[in-house]
Amino acid sequence: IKHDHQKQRPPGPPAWPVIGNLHLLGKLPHRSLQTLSNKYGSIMSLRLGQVHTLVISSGEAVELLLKTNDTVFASRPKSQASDIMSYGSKGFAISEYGPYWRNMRKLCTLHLLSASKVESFEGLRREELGRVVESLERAAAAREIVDVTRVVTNLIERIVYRMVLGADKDEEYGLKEAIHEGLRLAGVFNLADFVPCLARLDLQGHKRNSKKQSKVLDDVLEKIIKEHEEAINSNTQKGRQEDFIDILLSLMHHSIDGQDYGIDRTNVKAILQDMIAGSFETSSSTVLWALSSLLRNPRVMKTLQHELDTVIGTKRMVDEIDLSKLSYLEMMIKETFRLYPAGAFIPRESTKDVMVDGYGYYIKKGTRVLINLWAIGRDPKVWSDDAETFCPERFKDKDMDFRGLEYFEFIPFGLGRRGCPGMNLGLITVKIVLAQLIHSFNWELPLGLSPNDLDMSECFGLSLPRAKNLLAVPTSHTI
Ligand code: HEM
Repeated sequence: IKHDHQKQRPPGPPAWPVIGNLHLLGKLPHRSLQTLSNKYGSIMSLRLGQVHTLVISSGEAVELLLKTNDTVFASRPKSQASDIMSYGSKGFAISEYGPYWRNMRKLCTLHLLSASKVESFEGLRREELGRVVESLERAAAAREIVDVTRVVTNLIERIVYRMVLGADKDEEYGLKEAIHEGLRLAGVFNLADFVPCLARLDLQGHKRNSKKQSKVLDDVLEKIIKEHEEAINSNTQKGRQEDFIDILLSLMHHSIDGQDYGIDRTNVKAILQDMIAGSFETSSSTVLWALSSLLRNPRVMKTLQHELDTVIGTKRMVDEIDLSKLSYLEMMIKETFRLYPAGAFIPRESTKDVMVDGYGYYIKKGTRVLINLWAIGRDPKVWSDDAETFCPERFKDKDMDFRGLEYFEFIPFGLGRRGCPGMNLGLITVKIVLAQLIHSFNWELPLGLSPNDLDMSECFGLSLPRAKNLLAVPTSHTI
């Protein structure tokens, strides 16, 4: 039994009645919380509305808290929007830690996201990328200004939709809009998540919107699943590549390798949503931040293009098998993740009371934990005074992998048992798209804009995308 004086909560700013510290978050909470952490420390307590929250802002603090307490911090906070839109947390990305989550996650890692499955979609990625290169060739010939944000977002969207749902149904069913709106609602600030007694009043109308959106999304997914079922029943699906729906439907009806996951149609739809939500914005915003950083740093662009020319030559497309030989590309992508994480925070929740060794801090069960990836990547104690400078070479002599196994200051895919299950898929997609776009084209900013003028501001949501679309002018480089 611990005495109260030993149960010390980590330091943090004084909280107001009802709203607690909510007023301190501002429009870009990762930045506001970074500033506050400089004052209160890299393990900081906040009260967001009525929710006790811990903000973690250094690799050292991540190690201290999560290395030995992985299971204690392995849950996720619920949110009204994602609860409504994912059929009461029927997927696994936001479900609470426990047997249900474990079962769903195992299903996905084994049957959807395994190395061999990821590899099996290589042709699809190549085909979609080839199409984009062709249309950019036309733009290059005409010296057009290209809306790179639109091009990259569409490309990743098509890759993801074809892999997850099969044929590209976005136009026909309004899938794109439904997903975009769903992701927006899942990332929006909702007072009801922090002041639960106000939830019933739905002051911001988010509950109503989420319910409406959940119905729209469900209708679209139902239509696409029914088409798959009809094709399976009439045996007309033969000859086309199995997508995630086919795999999930087969798991719904059979046990495979003695494992029966016990999933129903609702699980299938929730998993599909998780796969789309997990892969789409994360990959496209990473590619766009990388391209923006290259345009801002012509030296880095040149070095990367030189590596591509040396390894690939100038006469063919990049193959996925080439990727392991592109070490500068890898460092450049690491540097992109350091400065522009796919989401500003990793959200977790504690599953029991715990004492933090070394500090004597006491953290209660149900505490929300926000790991501020954005602040961790810019910590001058780790990344030195030039932490804000984009310099891939800083990874040269560090054997930091992407998984944060040893280095807790670089964890772009999170860590431990709750870490990202789509890492391989995400990395391959980001790498092949970037490698091909830089190998095929020279990129310049539109006339009159110098590298230092390029706007690098971000906006906050479920992910952390560029605030403004990236515009650039391609000219042919190879082939
Ligand atoms: C550039 C690409 C990506 C990045 C940077 C990224 C990053 C992350 C991060 C930081 C987390 C939280 C991990 C934690 O709590 O420790 C996460 C979780 C997750 N990611 Fe990714 N991700 C990417 C791509 C993908 C892809 C392609 C998929 C699936 C198709 C995916 C599916 C998921 C899922 C389902 C979770 C929740 C896992 C759980 O709660 O058990 N991600 N991702």
